[in-house]
Amino acid sequence: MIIGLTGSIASGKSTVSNMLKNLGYPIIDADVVARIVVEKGTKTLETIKEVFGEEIISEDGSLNREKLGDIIFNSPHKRKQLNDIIHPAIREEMLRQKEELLTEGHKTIVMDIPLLFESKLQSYVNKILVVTVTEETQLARLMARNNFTLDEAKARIQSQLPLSIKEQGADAVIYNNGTIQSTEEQLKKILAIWKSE
Ligand SMILES: CC(C)(COP(=O)(O)OP(=O)(O)OC[C@H]1O[C@@H](n2cnc3c(N)ncnc32)[C@H](O)[C@@H]1O)[C@@H](O)C(=O)NCCC(=O)NCCS
Ligand SMILES: Nc1ncnc2c1ncn2[C@@H]1O[C@H](COP(=O)(O)OP(=O)(O)OP(=O)(O)O)[C@@H](O)[C@H]1O
Repeated sequence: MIIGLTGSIASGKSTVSNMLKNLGYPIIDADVVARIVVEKGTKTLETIKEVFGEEIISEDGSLNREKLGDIIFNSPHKRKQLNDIIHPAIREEMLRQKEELLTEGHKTIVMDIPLLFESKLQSYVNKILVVTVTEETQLARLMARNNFTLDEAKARIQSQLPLSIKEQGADAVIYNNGTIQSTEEQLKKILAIWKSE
């Protein structure tokens, strides 16, 4: 079974992903893969530099993530330009990791993909698990975690589909407004049901 774990920025995907990891499931994390494919010396980083200019490269030659983030979360056009460059590379590496884990004999694999719905990757997974929170909680947690202003946080939230839409496309939803313990209990119930099917 391939579980697609998704939600929106700061809704709690990494929190749930860590719980799944502790339960022994192998995780493929799109955000981690997104960093691997733009490491120094990659073709993808070279293309990003050509399109966005030298200013998004740090002195040590690596990607200046903060600068690129400021650009793409404030311009749908620039965001699409970046997505068109980087998403094929992310997809390829995620599929490679999935095949590797299957070859190693893993029966259940978790793919943590923030943009599962936006990138229409539903068919890559068997079960979709959406981690959701209210808009107020999402905004408050994002501002606290990243030290963002209200505008910075809103720009990031608005660059993704609303959580209400994602909930409708889920096989199961975890409501992460409460305690970590409540989230873990919901997760374990969902896994028990899926395993018994
Ligand atoms: C713009 C970048 C350099 C900013 O880096 P930064 O370290 O600040 O953020 P990080 O990579 O940790 O992403 C944080 C969250 O932002 C959201 N996010 C990232 N990229 C996008 C995007 N293109 N569109 C909408 N939301 C996005 C996701 O919820 C993600 O979990 C980086 O996010 C990036 O390379 N984005 C493009 C790749 C991508 O789409 N990643 C999302 C997973 S596929
Ligand atoms: N149930 C909870 N109670 C209190 N704080 C929480 C809870 N769940 C998550 N958080 C906090 O909220 C923030 C966002 O959670 P997390 O990093 O798991 O979200 P995410 O969906 O993985 O975000 P991103 O898309 O940016 O990677 C973190 O600072 C985390 O510690």
